Amino acid sequence: MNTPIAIIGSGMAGLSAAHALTAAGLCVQLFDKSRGSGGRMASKRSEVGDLDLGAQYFTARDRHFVDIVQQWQENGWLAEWKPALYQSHGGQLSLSPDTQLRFIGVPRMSALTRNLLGELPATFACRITEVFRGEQHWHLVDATGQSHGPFSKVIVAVPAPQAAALLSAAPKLAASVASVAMEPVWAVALGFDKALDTPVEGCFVQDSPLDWLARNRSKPGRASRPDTWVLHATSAWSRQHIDLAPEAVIEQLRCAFAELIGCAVPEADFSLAHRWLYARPAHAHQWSALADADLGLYVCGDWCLSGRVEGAWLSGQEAARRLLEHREHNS
Ligand SMILES: Cc1cc2nc3c(=O)[nH]c(=O)nc-3n(C[C@H](O)[C@H](O)[C@H](O)COP(=O)(O)OP(=O)(O)OC[C@H]3O[C@@H](n4cnc5c(N)ncnc54)[C@H](O)[C@@H]3O)c2cc1C
Ligand SMILES: NC(=O)C1=CN([C@@H]2O[C@H](COP(=O)(O)OP(=O)(O)OC[C@H]3O[C@@H](n4cnc5c(N)ncnc54)[C@H](OP(=O)(O)O)[C@@H]3O)[C@@H](O)[C@H]2O)CC=C1
Repeated sequence: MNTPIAIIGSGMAGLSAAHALTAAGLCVQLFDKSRGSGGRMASKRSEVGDLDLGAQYFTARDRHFVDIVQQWQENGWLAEWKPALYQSHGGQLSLSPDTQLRFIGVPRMSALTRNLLGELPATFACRITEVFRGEQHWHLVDATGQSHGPFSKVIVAVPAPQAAALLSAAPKLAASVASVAMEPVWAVALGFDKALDTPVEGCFVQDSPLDWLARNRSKPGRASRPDTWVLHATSAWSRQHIDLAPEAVIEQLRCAFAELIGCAVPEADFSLAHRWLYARPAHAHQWSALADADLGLYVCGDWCLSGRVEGAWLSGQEAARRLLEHREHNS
């Protein structure tokens, strides 16, 4: 049997690499520190239903990604989201329809990554803290001190600041990855028993602590009651308020929401806040994926490209492609 390939991170990039490698007949073993797959495409189960706190939707521009998105849609894992889209500039709210196709996982964003995970071998609640190479093979050590292996190669598919810490076996690679800054985002969910009196279902926001807001019930498959909303703060605001207590974040973003939405906003009947420390890369890169192929160490993630779901998928594909190419040349 093949010695398996370890993939650290079961977000879109890690799952994309896993699919490409298993399609080529190789064995993989995924590891994730969370209790499930999906990473920043996670959805939170709550008393008011599932809430997509990270990625809100995604677009497909690359033709390979367009093809796979079509397959996912045919599998019933995705739906198109067609919100009544608005924009807010300087406090002025205006309708802002466009022709862009936007996709979401159904019945929640994380359903897509759960479907992609399928039966792939995965170890959850397992934070990898060390990646080292023995004489022939790779081994991983987790936060409890347990070791995992042997593995023929390792793919690190986690946000850049977390990846850098796992790359001490390849100092040049570690230095490139450590140069990538990622920005935080505070996300807040609000629920109202009595629906808000507004036609807004999604809004791109400028000149506010907020960057984006979405109304859950406008998304296919989501509960229609209570009326729940997800608000994202800008990265600048989130950085400035990184250590603010969640209750204070909720209140400040609720006020910003009330100022721009153009209808009465009562106290929320439900609220929660989630802090994404590594939400998006500060700058776009055109790296696709990084590697020390002779060592057998590969790195991928959205931050290698556009900082979007599509970029994460493309980056995972590229890490797998480079691994397979190197393997072929050396066989
Ligand atoms: C608030 C927010 C809004 C967004 N909105 C959009 C949007 O509307 N559209 C869009 O296209 N994109 C959006 N994005 C970006 C999108 O979510 C990401 O581009 C994409 O999900 C990244 O996938 P990834 O696999 O590269 O990383 P991740 O999803 O971060 O996956 C990395 C995985 O690695 C795990 N991990 C990390 N360290 C370790 C370790 N040491 N050991 C084991 N496991 C580890 C994590 O638990 C995680 O599951 C948004 C992101 C955020 C945070
Ligand atoms: N918060 C994060 O951490 C985070 C957010 N990300 C956001 O993800 C989406 C995805 O980008 P993508 O390019 O796939 O989608 P869009 O084409 O829908 O949006 C791109 C930006 O273009 C502006 N835009 C698009 N449509 C409209 C519209 N109808 N009216 C007004 N403006 C529109 C908008 O930019 P501004 O907010 O105006 O600057 C869109 O953002 C995207 O929203 C990212 O911000 C990705 C990663 C992390």
